[in-house]
Amino acid sequence: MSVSVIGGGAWGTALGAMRARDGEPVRLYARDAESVAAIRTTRENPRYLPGIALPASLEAVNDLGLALEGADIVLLVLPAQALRLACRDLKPHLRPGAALVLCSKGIERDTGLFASAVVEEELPGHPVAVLSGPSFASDVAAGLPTAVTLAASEGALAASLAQRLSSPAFRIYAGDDILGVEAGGSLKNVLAIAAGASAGLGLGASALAALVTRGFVELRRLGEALGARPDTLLGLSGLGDLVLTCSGAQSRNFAYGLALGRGEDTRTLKLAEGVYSAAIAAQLARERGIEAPIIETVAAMLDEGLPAADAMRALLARPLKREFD
Ligand SMILES: NC(=O)C1=CN([C@@H]2O[C@H](COP(=O)(O)OP(=O)(O)OC[C@H]3O[C@@H](n4cnc5c(N)ncnc54)[C@H](O)[C@@H]3O)[C@@H](O)[C@H]2O)C=CC1
Ligand SMILES: O=C(CO)COP(=O)(O)O
Repeated sequence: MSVSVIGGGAWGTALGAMRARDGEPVRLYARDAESVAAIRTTRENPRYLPGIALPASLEAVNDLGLALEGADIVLLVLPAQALRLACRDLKPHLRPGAALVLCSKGIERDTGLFASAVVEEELPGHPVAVLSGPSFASDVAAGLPTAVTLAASEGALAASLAQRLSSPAFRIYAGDDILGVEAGGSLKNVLAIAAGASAGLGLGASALAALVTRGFVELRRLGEALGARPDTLLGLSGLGDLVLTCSGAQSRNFAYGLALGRGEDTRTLKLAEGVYSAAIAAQLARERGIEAPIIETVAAMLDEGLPAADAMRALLARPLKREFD
């Protein structure tokens, strides 16, 4: 079964490189012709993954038809807000029955939908799986080890995709809680912005640990209200990825929060999915009567220009209460 990757950014390139490392032919579609040319000539993706040598069997292409020719497994590795339109471009080129593995970690702003629901609307009839968990693109592309989750509604599909896409350094655990995996992967990005802001304000390691822990309470409450299973949120795509993404500036979401905390310009920073998911996550929580003060605070920093120092002060000024009410 041949594998193609759609999306030539950091994560698409890393996943393509991971699969191609042992000589397996993998096609990587990048819409940016310059990245394709650079990968072909230098075996590097200097714009998105500088300094990492890419395997010769990773073939970068700029043509969707060519990228998808004969592909039985298609990894969609795109920003969440770009996914719907990209699906429309892919549709005429997809092989009937090709399995789609969704790798975005975000919520569509205008609809409140996670990637699987967007793809179900745009590309009905294809088997769908979601892949998420603690995995920085630069680590995976360099062959450093990690473990992630792949969920599909049918257990057999999840198991076969996990088997097919795993490598010795990229261990994929199979599951069937698509929504849980998507909720964990999306909400951790919003919380990492808060963690970065705390670090940027110099509030210290104790504050960071407290914030991440209380953030995890929000991730679980909202995740479960959206239909996630509790175990999934305690797993690689929930707790696991939250820990990674809140651990330092290698995370683009943490780096974004860090800049907010330091009062620095955020306009030139790389993609931080939490920026686009925060307001809709806060809205989903409000609609379900879920208390999510950290997610609300991130949304207020991003969309209302609330200064990071005021945001953290407001969180600290919340009334005291029992820990698990
Ligand atoms: N970078 C990482 O370490 C990881 C990223 N992810 C997730 O993967 C998704 C993609 O992230 P990255 O690749 O890191 O972002 P990136 O910003 O490095 O690259 C995004 C890529 O998508 C392409 N793109 C955007 N709109 C497109 C469209 N309509 N059609 C075709 N291509 C389009 C861009 O040209 C670019 O190549 C995000 O949801 C992110 O949260 C998940 C795990 C790890
Ligand atoms: O999802 C990721 C790690 O699992 C990547 O996080 P950032 O997008 O914050 O860099």
